[in-house]
Amino acid sequence: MPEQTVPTLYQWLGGIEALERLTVRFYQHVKNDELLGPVFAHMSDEHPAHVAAFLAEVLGGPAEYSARHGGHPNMIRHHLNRHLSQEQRRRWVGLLLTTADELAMPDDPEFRSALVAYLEWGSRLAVINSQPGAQVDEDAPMPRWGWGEAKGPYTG
Ligand code: HEM
Repeated sequence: MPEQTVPTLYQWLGGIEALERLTVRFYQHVKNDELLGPVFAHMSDEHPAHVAAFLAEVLGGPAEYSARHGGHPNMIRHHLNRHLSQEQRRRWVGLLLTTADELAMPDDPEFRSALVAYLEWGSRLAVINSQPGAQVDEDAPMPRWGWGEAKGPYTG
């Protein structure tokens, strides 16, 4: 029987080109959104590419964000003191998923449930790290997300 290998989420969604298409379109929507537009008013032109590189690494692709953009601590640093609200977080996740539909990304239940799980997890961490007093753990490892489930209760 031939050996079967399970693709990573990164491979399944179409690799870095697909992620960059997603983030470029997503941040166009973000800019025009009344709730999120002001939050991202000063983002750099590279922001979509940086977020695509981050997502790529988390979802099983190459470790470019760690190699070239400061890894997980740097991503956390970008959220410090932003005072993000749950309402903004929900809009962010919703717009990203709407953009995934718009671009006809894979919509099989397995892929989408894994993607939603990661976005819920990552966006909630972004909100937590945007509150007063949050600090960067310089040793925080890059998260890795696969097809499976979250691994136990929140420990900070
Ligand atoms: C899974 C969830 C998330 C991921 C993976 C993520 C990732 C990132 C990354 C990689 C950066 C740095 C970009 C750069 O280097 O230019 C960044 C910046 C930022 N993120 Fe997030 N983020 C997430 C959720 C959110 C949410 C929910 C919000 C707000 C509702 C948010 C607001 C911001 C802001 C305001 C910045 C800084 C923009 C600027 O440079 O002006 N993020 N994020």
